[in-house]
Amino acid sequence: MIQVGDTRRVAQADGRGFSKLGMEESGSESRPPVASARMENGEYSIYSNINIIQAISQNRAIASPQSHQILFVQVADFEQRGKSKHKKADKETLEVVCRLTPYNGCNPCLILVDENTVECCPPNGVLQRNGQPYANKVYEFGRVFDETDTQKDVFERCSVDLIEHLITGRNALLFTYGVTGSGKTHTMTGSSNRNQCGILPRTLDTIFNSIQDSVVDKCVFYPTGKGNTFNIRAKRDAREEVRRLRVNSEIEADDDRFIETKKVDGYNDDYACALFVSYVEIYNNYCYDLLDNGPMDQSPPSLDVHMDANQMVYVGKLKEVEVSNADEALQLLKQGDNRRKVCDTLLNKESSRSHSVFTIRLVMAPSEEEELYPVQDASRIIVGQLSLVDLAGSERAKRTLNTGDRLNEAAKINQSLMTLRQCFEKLRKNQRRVLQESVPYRDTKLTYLFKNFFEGAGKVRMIICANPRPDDYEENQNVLSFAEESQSVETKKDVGRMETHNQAGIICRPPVPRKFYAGWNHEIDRCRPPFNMTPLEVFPWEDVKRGNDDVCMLREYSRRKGDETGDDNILTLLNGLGEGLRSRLCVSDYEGSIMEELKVKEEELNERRTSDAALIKKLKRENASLRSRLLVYEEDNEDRVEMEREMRRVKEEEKERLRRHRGRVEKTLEIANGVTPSVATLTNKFNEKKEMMEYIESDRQTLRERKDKRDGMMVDRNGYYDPKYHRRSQSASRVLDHQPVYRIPTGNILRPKMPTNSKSTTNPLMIELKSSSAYVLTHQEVDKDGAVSTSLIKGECIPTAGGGTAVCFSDIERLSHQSPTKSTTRL
Ligand SMILES: Nc1ncnc2c1ncn2[C@@H]1O[C@H](COP(=O)(O)OP(=O)(O)OP(=O)(O)O)[C@@H](O)[C@H]1O
Repeated sequence: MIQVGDTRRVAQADGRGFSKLGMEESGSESRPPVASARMENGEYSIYSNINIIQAISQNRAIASPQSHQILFVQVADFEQRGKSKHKKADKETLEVVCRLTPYNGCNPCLILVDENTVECCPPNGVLQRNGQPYANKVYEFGRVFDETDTQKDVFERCSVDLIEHLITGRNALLFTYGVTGSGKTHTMTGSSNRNQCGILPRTLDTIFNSIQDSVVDKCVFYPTGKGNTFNIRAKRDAREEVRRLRVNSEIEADDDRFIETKKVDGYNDDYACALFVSYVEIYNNYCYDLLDNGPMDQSPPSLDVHMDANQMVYVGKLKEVEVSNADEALQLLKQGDNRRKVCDTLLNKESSRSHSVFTIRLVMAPSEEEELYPVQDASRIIVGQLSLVDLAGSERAKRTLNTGDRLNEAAKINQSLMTLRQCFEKLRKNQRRVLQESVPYRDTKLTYLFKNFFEGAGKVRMIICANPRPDDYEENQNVLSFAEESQSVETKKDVGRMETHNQAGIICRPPVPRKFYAGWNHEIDRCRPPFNMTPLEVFPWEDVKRGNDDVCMLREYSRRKGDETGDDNILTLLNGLGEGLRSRLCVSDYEGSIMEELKVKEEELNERRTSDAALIKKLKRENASLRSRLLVYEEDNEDRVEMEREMRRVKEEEKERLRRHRGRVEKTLEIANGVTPSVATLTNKFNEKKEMMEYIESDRQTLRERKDKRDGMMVDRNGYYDPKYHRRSQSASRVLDHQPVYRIPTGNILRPKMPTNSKSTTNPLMIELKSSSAYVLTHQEVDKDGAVSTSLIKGECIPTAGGGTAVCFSDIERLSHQSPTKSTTRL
């Protein structure tokens, strides 16, 4: 039978230049496998496995025949390597995704074109070594993320399918690559909150969500310490080991951390499993165990990298810690991170100075039927491995201005990254050529550790992190070119070694959860028929319903029937029927238990619904009362607003009153403080006023007399005047001064003096005549010498019987100009 290790050896051989593989069993399984190769002439020779690998690496034929397990390698297909469709189907290429760091500055040197393409644009003034400007370049990847993509998006795209690989017993490698400060650690680890939580913590949660019910107690599986192999302890040994090591699975979980709830399908729950983690740091090309418990201030011993008998690389003496939940694994991750070498550089406050490799190994073996425990057969153990690698960033000394240790670290980082690039380059060349060149994996510890994934089977994915700031342009361009070329590196497709339900063989149980089946099975086997069997002919078929007793009854019935007839076939047939019924009963009981659970849940829900309804009613009442109180408050508020408005108005009025009062006071004070006018001035003013009053009074007197006279005339002349229509106000003794539209300026010294209440107009209206007692018309004439004479034609306004007003001219005053040289003429 082909074992896992043998398959790897075959794959190794295949990777060195052979194509069609076959394996025969010819002896005990413990004997070393031996290979045979058919040469180009079609003959087969038999070689030991070691010899064949030597021969392959030296590209020559060898002869060292032996005879146990035989591996056929057809050399005739050698020339066809890389051309055959069948072979290509076995391969898959390295996948590259790119993530751009958020950048808010101007002139980003990387621009997202679409979700697969990024454009690299040279910043102004950056020239190539030959003085020519750089051209814009477009790069295509499996996916390009920018600042709008969250940590969750990156996790789902980059890690979920690798978890599927892991839980189905396959290998996968995920690593971040990029310039320093471009977000590699952020992408891989991040921090514990929801938005920042990176790939690694989310991956651990998702793995445990997916295998939760199949994880066995600690110390059941254990690493043998010989290469990459695991073994299984007997139950009692496992319990003793737990006691001896005082395994404590009670750990202090970080309550604030974000927990990923995603679950991946694909795990075969007929398998029992255990999860082991290890954490390695490669610093200055030395390997250190980050889970070492030694004192923090002392550097742990450096570890060697070896290759086991299956040609698989492993780190010697590395601690692999078994974890039962994600919290335990994360605590180890945190412990390791505290030991990891990180430094403050010009380009990153927390720059990783080493490459870190966090490896998760899921060890699985088919479980016993009754209990979740792996069957004691180490050959059926399957190991899936997922390595999550955070590479240190490449950096240019002229940008970081590092010196001393930092400069040395940077040189080692750059050197290991350069070796990685050279390995990729060689792998790509080998894919195209018949003549294979050796790949320099062994040049650095990092590439040596990666060897398994490129030479063996496993999915490899690289996340390129790049910061779009213009200063990173040249380094980014370098990284992106390398990444784009790497996409053609081929790795062997890992098809997995996990058996399906039927293949697992030992498990043939109804499709119910393992825990339920184990309990149910145990219970039913303990049942004994609680009755005496009735004669076969009166077997109570119609009473057979469902339940454990019926199964026993059927079994007993079939046994007796078999005994009676001596027909073993009937017994076998009926036993089969009994098993079928048993299986159906199990399903039915399982469904019954689910129904019971659902009923309980339904009752709980009903209770909750009733209490919720009461709560809703209460809340509605409270709501109504709150509404009415709100209305009252609103009304009160309106009144208050109105009152406030009124108060403001009163205040304004008071202010205005005060302002006027203050004005008066100020005026009074001004007068009080001012110079007192002399008695003579006051006397003059008084006389002036008195004269004016006398004049007005005499004027009024004349008018009154004239009016009386007129009234008399009007009374005499019947129908001429009717006082009923001619009521005039007491103040209507004014003079209407009718001026010409264009008055010739005369420059008069003497001016006609009009009473103060006269009204001047150029176009007298009826209403104005009616309200006036006297009328003065100003008329101007110019003689041939240019002298202006102004006539003031005076008249009285007399109301007519029809309601109009007549003007009765009574006097003319003339103001004339005369040249002194002209003889006097009488006017
Ligand atoms: N996508 C992102 N979103 C938010 N912040 C980011 C993102 N990428 C990087 N950062 C921030 O940029 C800074 C540098 O990132 P980080 O330390 O992950 O870089 P690095 O590539 O690991 O650097 P080095 O190679 O020097 O270790 C950190 O403060 C990190 O939080």
